[in-house]
Amino acid sequence: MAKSEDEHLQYLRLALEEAKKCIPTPTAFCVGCVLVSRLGSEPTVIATGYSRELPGNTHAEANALSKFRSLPEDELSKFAPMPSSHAAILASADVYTTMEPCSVRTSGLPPCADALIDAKVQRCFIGVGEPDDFVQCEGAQKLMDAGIEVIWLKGLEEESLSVARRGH
Ligand SMILES: Nc1nc(O)c(N)c(N[C@@H]2O[C@H](COP(=O)(O)O)[C@@H](O)[C@H]2O)n1
Repeated sequence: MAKSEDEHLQYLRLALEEAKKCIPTPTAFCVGCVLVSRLGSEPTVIATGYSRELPGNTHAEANALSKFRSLPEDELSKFAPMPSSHAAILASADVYTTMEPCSVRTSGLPPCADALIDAKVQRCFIGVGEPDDFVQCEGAQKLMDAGIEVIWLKGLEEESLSVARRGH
Protein backbone atom coordinates (compact mmCIF):
# COMPACT_ATOMS: atom_id res chain seq x y z
CA MET A 1 0.00 0.00 0.00
CA ALA A 2 1.34 3.47 -0.89
CA LYS A 3 2.50 5.61 2.05
CA SER A 4 -0.15 8.32 1.58
CA GLU A 5 -2.94 5.73 1.31
CA ASP A 6 -1.71 4.11 4.50
CA GLU A 7 -1.65 7.52 6.23
CA HIS A 8 -5.29 8.14 5.26
CA LEU A 9 -6.30 4.75 6.67
CA GLN A 10 -4.46 5.55 9.91
CA TYR A 11 -6.53 8.70 10.34
CA LEU A 12 -9.69 6.79 9.53
CA ARG A 13 -8.74 4.21 12.18
CA LEU A 14 -8.37 7.09 14.64
CA ALA A 15 -11.86 8.26 13.64
CA LEU A 16 -13.11 4.69 14.28
CA GLU A 17 -11.65 4.84 17.79
CA GLU A 18 -13.69 8.02 18.29
CA ALA A 19 -16.83 6.30 16.95
CA LYS A 20 -16.37 3.52 19.51
CA LYS A 21 -16.70 6.11 22.29
CA CYS A 22 -20.31 6.92 21.27
CA ILE A 23 -23.10 5.93 23.61
CA PRO A 24 -25.22 3.76 21.29
CA THR A 25 -28.82 4.66 20.55
CA PRO A 26 -31.32 2.74 18.40
CA THR A 27 -32.39 5.87 16.53
CA ALA A 28 -29.01 7.19 15.34
CA PHE A 29 -25.57 6.12 14.16
CA CYS A 30 -22.28 6.06 16.08
CA VAL A 31 -19.84 8.10 13.97
CA GLY A 32 -16.30 9.33 14.61
CA CYS A 33 -14.43 12.20 12.99
CA VAL A 34 -10.86 13.52 12.90
CA LEU A 35 -9.78 16.90 11.46
CA VAL A 36 -6.22 17.10 10.12
CA SER A 37 -4.33 20.27 9.23
CA ARG A 38 -1.68 20.11 6.54
CA LEU A 39 -0.40 23.66 6.96
CA GLY A 40 2.72 22.62 8.89
CA SER A 41 5.59 20.43 7.69
CA GLU A 42 3.78 17.38 9.12
CA PRO A 43 0.03 16.66 9.12
CA THR A 44 -1.47 17.39 12.55
CA VAL A 45 -4.73 16.31 14.17
CA ILE A 46 -6.48 19.54 15.15
CA ALA A 47 -9.67 18.07 16.59
CA THR A 48 -11.64 14.88 17.04
CA GLY A 49 -15.33 14.30 17.60
CA TYR A 50 -17.96 11.63 17.94
CA SER A 51 -21.73 11.45 17.86
CA ARG A 52 -23.40 12.86 21.02
CA GLU A 53 -20.00 13.78 22.54
CA LEU A 54 -21.06 17.38 23.15
CA PRO A 55 -24.33 17.93 25.01
CA GLY A 56 -27.53 17.29 23.08
CA ASN A 57 -28.19 15.40 19.89
CA THR A 58 -24.82 16.34 18.38
CA HIS A 59 -22.99 14.78 15.44
CA ALA A 60 -19.33 13.74 15.05
CA GLU A 61 -18.27 16.18 12.32
CA ALA A 62 -20.05 19.16 13.91
CA ASN A 63 -18.51 18.29 17.28
CA ALA A 64 -14.99 18.19 15.84
CA LEU A 65 -15.56 21.61 14.22
CA SER A 66 -16.96 23.06 17.48
CA LYS A 67 -14.11 21.67 19.56
CA PHE A 68 -11.52 23.14 17.18
CA ARG A 69 -13.27 26.53 17.10
CA SER A 70 -13.33 26.61 20.90
CA LEU A 71 -9.51 26.42 21.12
CA PRO A 72 -7.93 29.71 22.23
CA GLU A 73 -6.19 31.74 19.47
CA ASP A 74 -2.81 31.41 21.20
CA GLU A 75 -2.89 27.63 20.77
CA LEU A 76 -3.23 27.81 16.99
CA SER A 77 0.52 28.17 16.41
CA LYS A 78 0.73 24.40 17.10
CA PHE A 79 -1.08 23.78 13.82
CA ALA A 80 0.34 26.36 11.42
CA PRO A 81 3.84 27.78 10.89
CA MET A 82 2.58 31.37 10.43
CA PRO A 83 0.08 33.22 12.64
CA SER A 84 -3.22 31.80 11.54
CA SER A 85 -6.92 31.95 12.34
CA HIS A 86 -9.38 29.16 13.07
CA ALA A 87 -11.00 29.82 9.68
CA ALA A 88 -7.68 29.66 7.78
CA ILE A 89 -6.65 26.40 9.43
CA LEU A 90 -10.07 24.83 8.76
CA ALA A 91 -9.88 25.95 5.14
CA SER A 92 -6.74 23.83 4.73
CA ALA A 93 -8.05 20.88 6.73
CA ASP A 94 -8.92 17.34 5.75
CA VAL A 95 -11.86 15.57 7.36
CA TYR A 96 -11.80 11.86 8.15
CA THR A 97 -15.22 10.54 9.03
CA THR A 98 -16.32 6.96 9.54
CA MET A 99 -19.66 7.66 7.83
CA GLU A 100 -20.72 9.99 5.04
CA PRO A 101 -21.59 13.41 6.50
CA CYS A 102 -25.34 13.77 6.92
CA SER A 103 -27.31 15.94 4.49
CA VAL A 104 -30.64 15.83 6.30
CA ARG A 105 -31.44 15.42 9.97
CA THR A 106 -34.57 13.83 11.37
CA SER A 107 -34.42 16.38 14.22
CA GLY A 108 -34.33 19.31 11.82
CA LEU A 109 -30.95 20.43 13.19
CA PRO A 110 -28.35 21.68 10.65
CA PRO A 111 -26.66 18.84 8.73
CA CYS A 112 -22.91 18.14 8.94
CA ALA A 113 -22.40 18.48 5.18
CA ASP A 114 -23.52 22.13 5.45
CA ALA A 115 -21.21 22.72 8.43
CA LEU A 116 -18.22 21.32 6.48
CA ILE A 117 -19.11 23.43 3.45
CA ASP A 118 -19.35 26.56 5.63
CA ALA A 119 -15.93 25.72 7.11
CA LYS A 120 -14.57 25.42 3.51
CA VAL A 121 -12.58 22.27 4.33
CA GLN A 122 -10.29 20.88 1.61
CA ARG A 123 -11.08 17.19 1.42
CA CYS A 124 -13.39 14.69 3.07
CA PHE A 125 -12.27 11.07 3.49
CA ILE A 126 -15.17 8.72 4.19
CA GLY A 127 -15.19 5.22 5.72
CA VAL A 128 -18.60 4.13 4.51
CA GLY A 129 -21.64 5.64 2.79
CA GLU A 130 -24.69 6.22 4.97
CA PRO A 131 -27.20 3.39 4.47
CA ASP A 132 -30.85 4.41 4.18
CA ASP A 133 -31.76 3.15 7.68
CA PHE A 134 -33.18 6.55 8.65
CA VAL A 135 -32.98 8.99 5.74
CA GLN A 136 -31.71 9.16 2.17
CA CYS A 137 -28.27 10.75 2.58
CA GLU A 138 -26.80 12.99 -0.10
CA GLY A 139 -23.92 14.37 1.97
CA ALA A 140 -21.07 13.32 -0.34
CA GLN A 141 -22.82 14.79 -3.38
CA LYS A 142 -23.49 18.02 -1.49
CA LEU A 143 -19.80 18.34 -0.60
CA MET A 144 -18.72 17.66 -4.19
CA ASP A 145 -21.24 20.20 -5.52
CA ALA A 146 -19.60 22.75 -3.20
CA GLY A 147 -16.13 21.95 -4.59
CA ILE A 148 -14.90 19.81 -1.69
CA GLU A 149 -12.96 16.73 -2.78
CA VAL A 150 -14.56 13.52 -1.53
CA ILE A 151 -12.48 10.36 -1.18
CA TRP A 152 -14.12 7.01 -0.39
CA LEU A 153 -11.44 5.08 1.50
CA LYS A 154 -11.30 1.36 0.87
CA GLY A 155 -10.84 -1.30 3.56
CA LEU A 156 -12.74 -0.18 6.66
CA GLU A 157 -16.29 -0.11 5.26
CA GLU A 158 -17.57 -3.12 7.22
CA GLU A 159 -16.02 -2.00 10.51
CA SER A 160 -17.25 1.58 10.03
CA LEU A 161 -20.78 0.30 9.44
CA SER A 162 -20.84 -2.19 12.30
CA VAL A 163 -19.55 0.44 14.75
CA ALA A 164 -22.12 2.93 13.37
CA ARG A 165 -24.97 0.49 13.90
CA ARG A 166 -24.07 -0.43 17.49
CA GLY A 167 -27.25 -0.45 19.54
CA HIS A 168 -29.58 -0.97 16.54
N1 LIG B 1 -22.39 11.71 9.49
C1 LIG B 1 -23.09 11.56 10.64
N2 LIG B 1 -22.50 11.88 11.81
C2 LIG B 1 -23.16 11.64 12.95
O1 LIG B 1 -22.55 11.91 14.11
C3 LIG B 1 -24.46 11.11 12.92
N3 LIG B 1 -25.12 10.86 14.10
C4 LIG B 1 -25.04 10.83 11.66
N4 LIG B 1 -26.31 10.38 11.56
C5 LIG B 1 -27.18 10.95 10.58
O2 LIG B 1 -28.08 11.87 11.17
C6 LIG B 1 -29.42 11.41 11.08
C7 LIG B 1 -30.08 11.55 12.39
O3 LIG B 1 -30.43 12.89 12.50
P1 LIG B 1 -30.75 13.44 13.94
O4 LIG B 1 -29.51 13.32 14.75
O5 LIG B 1 -31.86 12.61 14.49
O6 LIG B 1 -31.16 14.84 13.68
C8 LIG B 1 -29.32 9.97 10.69
O7 LIG B 1 -30.38 9.63 9.89
C9 LIG B 1 -28.07 10.02 9.89
O8 LIG B 1 -28.38 10.61 8.66
N5 LIG B 1 -24.33 11.06 10.54
